[in-house]
Amino acid sequence: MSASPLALKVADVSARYGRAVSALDRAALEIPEGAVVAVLGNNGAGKTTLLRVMSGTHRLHGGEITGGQVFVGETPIGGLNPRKIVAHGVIQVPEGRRIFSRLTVEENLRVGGIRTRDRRSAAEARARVFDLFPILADRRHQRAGLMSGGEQQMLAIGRALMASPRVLLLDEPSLGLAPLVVEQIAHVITEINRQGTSVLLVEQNAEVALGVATHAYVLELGRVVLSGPASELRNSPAIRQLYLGDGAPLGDEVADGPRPVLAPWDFTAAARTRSRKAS
Ligand SMILES: Nc1ncnc2c1ncn2[C@@H]1O[C@H](COP(=O)(O)OP(=O)(O)OP(=O)(O)O)[C@@H](O)[C@H]1O
Repeated sequence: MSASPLALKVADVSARYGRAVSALDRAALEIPEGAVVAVLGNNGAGKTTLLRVMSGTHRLHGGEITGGQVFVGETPIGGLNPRKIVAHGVIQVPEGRRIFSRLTVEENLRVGGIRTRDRRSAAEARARVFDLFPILADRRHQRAGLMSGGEQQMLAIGRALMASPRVLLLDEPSLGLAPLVVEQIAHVITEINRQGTSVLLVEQNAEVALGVATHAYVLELGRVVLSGPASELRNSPAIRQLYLGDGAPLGDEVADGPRPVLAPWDFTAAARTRSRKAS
């Protein structure tokens, strides 16, 4: 067992849709407490499925976990229904920012905090959201569907934060947004993390993901083919090649099995270094 505290761990999870489609093949990933972990990969690599098995929503899409386990802290949550997983503090911002377009900004946030029984905690969570996204405070009475794509993404993240998550799962938050808005979202993810929430970020935009993340994983055909500190991956020729579009898939470079191009990162040692720096 790892000595560094983990917010969430995916331990050799395999998943499929129906009988024919294998989406994850013994995928393994760790989110240390307080980290921002990015998952990169091309279309169909299994990124969304990985998020779904963490949030328990895979079944809603016809998916099934066929092996392995997901842990929040030490607690196994693989296969629990999404409501129970939310109760463990794992909250997903779904792809495509599914906000309630007919409701106002304020009403959307209220829905996000619906499980927060204590009114003071709900008020604190709302103040935190308005602090992170002042535009949501300005537009609190506006119908959400009338806002821009970037504002809707902010609302989707804000709504998830209303549940005071231990782990926030973000699926392609930069998708379809203008560069300036992407920059704002990236800044906010860093700030959310600085305030104590662990984050898992699925992104096709490697530049954004590796700029925000502390650690990163690369998925290919449902397998982790590369992992390490984001700063190292950013400088890796393999990553540069892959995401500049002219390289061979990493799986071709890796003879058989998910052998990382970089040495696997020692999260435990890194956590020790961090806590030494902090003290
Ligand atoms: N609901 C579904 N039913 C059947 N097959 C699915 C379903 N969702 C995903 N798949 C398949 O599972 C595999 C992994 O898909 P997944 O969406 O997890 O990848 P991804 O990396 O998120 O890709 P993208 O960036 O295109 O969303 C693909 O082969 C995909 O076609």
